[in-house]
Formats: sequence, C-alpha cells, structure tokens
Amino acid sequence: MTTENELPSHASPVIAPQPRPSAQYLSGWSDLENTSQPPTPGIPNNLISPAYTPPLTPSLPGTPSGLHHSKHEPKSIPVDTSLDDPGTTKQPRLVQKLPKVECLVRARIPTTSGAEMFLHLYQNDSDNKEHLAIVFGNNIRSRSLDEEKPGETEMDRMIRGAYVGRLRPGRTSSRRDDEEDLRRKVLRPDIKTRKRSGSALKNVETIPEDTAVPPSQPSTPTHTDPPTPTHPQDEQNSENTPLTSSNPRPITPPSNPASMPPPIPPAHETLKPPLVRIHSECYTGETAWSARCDCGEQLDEAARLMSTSSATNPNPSHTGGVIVYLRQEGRGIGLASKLKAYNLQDLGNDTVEANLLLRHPADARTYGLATAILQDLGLGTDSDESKSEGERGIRLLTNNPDKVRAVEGPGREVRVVERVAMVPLAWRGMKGVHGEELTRYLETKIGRMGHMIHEA
Ligand SMILES: Nc1nc2c(ncn2[C@@H]2O[C@H](COP(=O)(O)OP(=O)(O)OP(=O)(O)O)[C@@H](O)[C@H]2O)c(=O)[nH]1
Repeated sequence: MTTENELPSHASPVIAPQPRPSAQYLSGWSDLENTSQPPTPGIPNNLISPAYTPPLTPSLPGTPSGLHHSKHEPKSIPVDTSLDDPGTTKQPRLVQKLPKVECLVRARIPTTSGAEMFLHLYQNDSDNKEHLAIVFGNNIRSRSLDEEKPGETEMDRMIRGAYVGRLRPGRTSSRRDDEEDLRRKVLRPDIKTRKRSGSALKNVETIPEDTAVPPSQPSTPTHTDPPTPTHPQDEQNSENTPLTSSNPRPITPPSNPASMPPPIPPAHETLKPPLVRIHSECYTGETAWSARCDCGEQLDEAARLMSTSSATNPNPSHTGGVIVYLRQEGRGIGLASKLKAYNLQDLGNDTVEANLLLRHPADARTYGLATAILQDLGLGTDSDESKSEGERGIRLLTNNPDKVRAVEGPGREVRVVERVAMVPLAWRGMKGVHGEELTRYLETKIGRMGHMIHEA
C-alpha cells in the first residue's frame, strides 16, 4: 500500500471526495447500506482502501443459490432515475449538450457463434475517434446512415451499408430487396409490402412490422429463424443476373416442415424494450486476455444475450439489441495511463487509488456519445409512436449506477426503464474469468465505486 509520503511527485494534491451512491442502488447490500460510514474520502486518505469483501465470493461456498447459472436472460430491475433525489444521490458527470453523431458505414458481420450482427461506425463532432454500435436484430436502423446523401448512387448507398435486406451479387437497388420480399411472401403469403412511415428510409418497400417479419435487414440465423430457402437455380442466377422485380427468381419453400419458421406470435405478447450495453474499450481485457478485469467476458456475454434473446422471445422482430462500443480506454484515461495504473496496482493500490495517483479522476468517462448514438438508432425515446408503451425505453446491461443516469443524457433524451445486472460468470458457477487481481478489481468496484453486481 502506498502511503502519502510515497506519492509520486505528479500525484494530484486535491481530489474531490466521492459521494456514496443512492440507497436505491445499494439495496440488498447490508455493508453498503450502513450510512454511518463516511463517504469515500479524497486523497490522501482514500489511499486506504476500505477492507471490504463482497458478500458473493466468486465460486466459493456461500454463493447464493439465486445466482447460480441460468442460461436465460438475467433478471431486469426496474429503474426510474427521475425519482432520484439530487440532494442525496451521487450525480454522474453529464455532458451539457449532446454531440452530433453520424453513422458513416455499416456492414453485416457473420460471427463465429453463428449469429449475425451489423457493425455501425460513427463519427462525431466532439472527438476524432471511431465509436461503434454493434446491432443485433432486424429492426434497429441508423437515421443518419439511411439519410439520402446528395448525388449518391444506389451503388454508393449499398457500399456504405444503407440498404435494406441482404446484399448479394447482382443486386442493383439499395431500397428494395426483391429476393428477400419474395422469400417472405412465400413463407407468409398474407404479407403485403408497404412503405414504412416515420423512417429516415425514404422510398423503401418493407414489410409491415405487425407481421413480425423483419422489415429491413437480413434475418439473424438463430434456431427460430431458418436459413433463407435456396433453390439450385437461385445459385446459378445469383452470379450474373441482376435481380429486378420483372426478373424474380423462383423461390420454393423448404420441403421439410421441420425447417419452416415457427408460428409467429402476436406482437403484443412479446414486446420488451431493447437490450443495450454501453461498453468502454478495454484492449487488455478484450484482446490481450487480461484477467485483471471482466471486460472481455462482459462484451461476450452482452453479445450472447442479444443474439440469443430469441430463445425467450420467439418473435424475430423484437429480438436483439445494441452494444455501443465507446473508445474510452481505461475508463477514459487511455491505454498508456491504464498500464501505469496496473503497475501502481501491483505496488499495492486499488484501481481507484491508481487513477488518482496518476492525476486522473477515478472515472474520466462521459456518455453523451452513447446517448446520441442511441438516439440515432431510434432507441430509448419516449416519443417514438411506432412503438407501443411496453417497447419504449431501453433495458441497460450494467452494474454501474452512474451509467444509468448518464446514458439518459442531459435532457433525458433516452429513457432507461430497466437495469440488467452483469454478474461475472464465475460467480454464477460457470467457467469464466477469475483470479486474485479480478477479485480485487470487483471488490473495488463494489466497495468504492458503488457498482451493484447482483441480480434482483
Ligand atoms: N483505469 C483503469 N481502467 C480500467 C481498469 N480495468 C479496466 N478498466 C477500464 O474500465 C472500463 C470498464 O469499466 P468498468 O469500471 O469495468 O465497468 P463499467 O463500464 O463502469 O460498468 P459495467 O457497465 O457494469 O461494466 C474499460 O474502459 C476498461 O479499459 C483499471 O485497472 N484501471
């Protein structure tokens, strides 16, 4: 443990104390509910980490049975930040004004798990980094991507990803995917195409949403969504013949009834707000196999939940979600400082202390870009009349109480209606990242940063 006298010469002399998170977020944690404890003090006193052991020691006897692994979606906890008392609740750092964001390009990414996602690359007017949105599911579209650009050709639109349906050799229109429409008509002859109202996509022919057939993007190949039926003739044609409505390719439904799609339930049975994860870049945890944190595991788990949510929600038009991937490496301090912080951690400091010793705040992140990207994707807004009340807002995958309010934006542009905890896999009796550094990291998040790493 570093003492005050041993502080590096560049250590910040004054850091504001961190207030405790609101009682609402601490329910269930008796140690943390003890309000007689002082708030986390500032430097240098806060170099002394509170002796705190999370009640749920990973993979050890005593782990509550409720946390044992379940393959289905974890429980959501309703939240309403408008009820937070600003006098007693720690207020997250909110941007004053949302940045402007624009989706420059989108592409389909088949993944090693078999699920498909659409990677959206954003530029913005507040930094020069390429932030990302990883979109799972069929109904989520970027307004800025779909907007018409002056002078662009259909090929330009397809190349930047502003197309409906699926790209294939010979396709000439970004706005109409005849083969996909035909496939759906064959599978659901009652479907009629129409233009979608209220969308940034103009002149696009899509399928009515209430038929529960994805209007604008290819189906995610899950067990509820069989692969596009093919015909030997299709494959021959697709090489050379541009597909037009006057030259439709014959499509036959699969002869095996087992490969037919399951019956589609009425939309009202399955409505739920989309799952959203705001993920901050972590090169070490996502790429360099670090077991100092669970960032890589959280990213994988978020993707798994979004790509397999059809297991609990058989209606393909309501599955999926978005991972907004923000380039805020090291809680916003950058990779170089994070690596220095690791060395300070090896010298006995926790993650908060290490940041402070490097003259950085414990958490230097903001979430305005995430709010703006969610808005661009049409998520979380109260005013979206194309959605029923049950679908509005978002379900946020996080343990971080600050994020819930921060992601909503300065003017509550986005509404978080539920929080879904991300409990480490090892705590749920599954194979997951673990180790003494990770235990310390999680202890610090719970004990000093107010994270709520438990399900309801
Ligand atoms: N400075 C610093 N950053 C770290 C460290 N370990 C992970 N990070 C960064 O922390 C960020 C992830 O934030 P976390 O605090 O783990 O979690 P969170 O995003 O606040 O909360 P969740 O939504 O519950 O995951 C990523 O940007 C990581 O690069 C560390 O030891 N020091």
